[in-house]
Amino acid sequence: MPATDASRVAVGGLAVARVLHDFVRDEALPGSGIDEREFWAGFEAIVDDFAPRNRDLLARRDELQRQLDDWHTAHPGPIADHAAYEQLLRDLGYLTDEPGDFQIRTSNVDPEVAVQAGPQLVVPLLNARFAANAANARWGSLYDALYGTDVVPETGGAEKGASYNPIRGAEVIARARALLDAHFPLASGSHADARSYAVSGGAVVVELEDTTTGLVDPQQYVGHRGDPARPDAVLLVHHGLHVEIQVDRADPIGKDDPAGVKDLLVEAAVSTIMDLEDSVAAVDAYDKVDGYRNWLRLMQGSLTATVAKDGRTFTRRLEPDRVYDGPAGQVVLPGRALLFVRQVGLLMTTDAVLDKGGQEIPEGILDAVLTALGSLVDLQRRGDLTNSRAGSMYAVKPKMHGPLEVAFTDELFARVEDLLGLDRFTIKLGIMDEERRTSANLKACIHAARDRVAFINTGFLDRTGDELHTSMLGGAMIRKGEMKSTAWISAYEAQNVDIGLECGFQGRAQIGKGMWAMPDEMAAMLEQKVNHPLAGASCAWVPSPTAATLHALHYHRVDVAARQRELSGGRRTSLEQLLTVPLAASTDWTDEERTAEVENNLQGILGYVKRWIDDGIGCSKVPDIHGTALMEDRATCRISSQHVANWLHHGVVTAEEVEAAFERMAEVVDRQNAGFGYAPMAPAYDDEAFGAARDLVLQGLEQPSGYTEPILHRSRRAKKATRKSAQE
Ligand SMILES: CC(=O)SCCNC(=O)CCNC(=O)[C@H](O)C(C)(C)COP(=O)(O)OP(=O)(O)OC[C@H]1O[C@@H](n2cnc3c(N)ncnc32)[C@H](O)[C@@H]1OP(=O)(O)O
Ligand SMILES: O=CC(=O)O
Ligand SMILES: [Mg+2]
Repeated sequence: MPATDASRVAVGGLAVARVLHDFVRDEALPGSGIDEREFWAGFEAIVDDFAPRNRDLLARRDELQRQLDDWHTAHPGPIADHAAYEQLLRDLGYLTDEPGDFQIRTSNVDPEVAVQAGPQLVVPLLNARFAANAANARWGSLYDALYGTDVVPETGGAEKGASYNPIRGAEVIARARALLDAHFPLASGSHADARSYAVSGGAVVVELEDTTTGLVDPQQYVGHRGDPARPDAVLLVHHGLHVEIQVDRADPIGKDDPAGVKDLLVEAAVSTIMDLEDSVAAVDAYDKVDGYRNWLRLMQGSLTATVAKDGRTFTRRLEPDRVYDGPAGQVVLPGRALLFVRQVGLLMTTDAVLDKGGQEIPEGILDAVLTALGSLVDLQRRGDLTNSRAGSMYAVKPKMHGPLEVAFTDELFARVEDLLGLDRFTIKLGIMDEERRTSANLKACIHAARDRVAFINTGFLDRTGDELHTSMLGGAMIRKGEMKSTAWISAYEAQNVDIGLECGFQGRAQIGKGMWAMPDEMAAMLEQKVNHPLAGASCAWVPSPTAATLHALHYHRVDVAARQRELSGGRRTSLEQLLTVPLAASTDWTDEERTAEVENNLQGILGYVKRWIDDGIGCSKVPDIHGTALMEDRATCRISSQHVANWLHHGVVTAEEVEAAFERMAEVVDRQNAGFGYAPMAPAYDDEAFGAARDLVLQGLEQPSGYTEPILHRSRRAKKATRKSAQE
């Protein structure tokens, strides 16, 4: 095909970045049966039809925001007359009529989505090492998760230390045995006293000191590996999640265990979201292709990554399925999490493809087509491994505002299905309930995708950012840390479950809850995140495989199916509660409180943005002002930047105070990151990252919906261009 210039190829009316064009031709299309010319012609037709609609939807967002800004300017402070406010939202079309009762009709859904409640891991897809790890996180070592985290306190001789500490090890083993006793009780005695595990006549036989026993519920036995009299592994199931008792009397741990148990392998990340959105920094065709290639390889089963750690280097590969001998023959369980891919939202455009007018196309359209193209190998069963046994692709669409945007996505996916020869509704849709207009119209949003919706999920971080931006002009907002206890957030979390159940999600689709954003605070997570299954969620987000392993324990404690049945049959909250704006009742914070709030936000922004712009890292662990490491991504950055912008706009802090705090916090971030290759922001404060962080706050009011992408993309592109020209 003719080249337009060295870096682009003209395909019909499109100018496609060569790196993307070559990826499609050489890696994604071969074997698919799809002709290259037809692919690009179909792609161009989709762009022609959907790009103008995408632009119209964004214009509608802006129009609504302007109207809300006008209203808040005319009615400053808390909403005095809720009925009038609600009527305004209806008149503007912000609130639409709720559809009558209906049930979703999504079909060909894998059990991981339909019935198996468990953790959902999220991972930046551009990082192959993490992505392979995340796919493999379906199974996690409980011993490692307990030993390696703060779940077991480092007191009383149980410190981690430089080498294995048997006191800590004994505590880990005791906790693991207690878990077996709680969820897989023995007819008599305790797993703590087991001398051996065996299988006989299709049942587990546990030898205790002076007797043998079995499981109270023999149905919990699923299978074993090895000689039934001396198995290497005994597989049990509880609440639909498996636990493998691993036995090896030659292992350093197993040799000292009376029953030879070396570990409990727990089924952990039942599903994983491969993220192309808020946890990645993808600003050009090269970045986009890195993501699409990793997705393709995941679907092929061929993704590998070279891992160098602890003085050794090895190749990480995707785990095969797990095979056991069961009472009625072979049992095969998935070795990997069921994978979803999170595409980008409607906002950004990409220069990976220019349309016939020379304009960048909407990035979401490119993601929709290219990730589905990557999934073809799985859907056509050409891969070495299988992702969806039910023959579906799982796509998550973030940041949609209201039912028209959901309908747009549904239609876009249908066109992608036609392009790739897929049956209608092969592509399932996960709806992030993370913008206020979606929460306020959730039932209509679900209705707009009722044949393909596979999850609704409370993305409370973006949702908080949108709460701040939508009502920005209403007044000064409460402090960030107080958001968790507001009326709107409890209404939002409860109604998401209620509406999901009302629309028939149970047994068909996931009802999900948000991220645990303190990656190192595993003891706190173990204590608190049980609230998610208790609230009726069939999955909830975790930031790492270790967190998935520990969060899995919550689904053993809570029978989600039973909990959902209890919660079905009504809504517990009102629209008024959902629409209550979190304005501060009074702004008489002390100087210390104001400074702490602003410094905390700015430290997070700077710590995150610096790595984004300089290193292209889209998700980072950044300490807050108390030293707690927080997961920062674009959604948390949206909250922090919008919060400072709000306080600045309403005069809670002055521009001078913010500028001074920026400089102080830049020094803190520099100290935290000092080391090889790090370019400090202080004392010049003139680098690209510092400028981007300032703009996020100082231009926060003008950012569409308060999103961070436009500024982050602009600055990262500028950084890349500077580096490139320095190399030339
Ligand atoms: C609002 C939202 O949209 S939330 C969704 C977006 N957020 C995410 O996707 C969170 C993803 N998580 C992460 O990126 C990381 O866990 C962070 C940035 C939070 C912490 O990262 P780090 O500081 O590098 O983690 P840490 O040093 O503790 O652990 C690194 C190890 O854990 C693994 N790991 C950490 N997170 C993940 C993950 N999400 N998936 C798979 N593996 C992971 C790495 O592979 C690595 O192990 P390896 O050396 O064997 O490869
Ligand atoms: O995407 C998740 C969120 O909380 O935002
Ligand atoms: Mg989000």
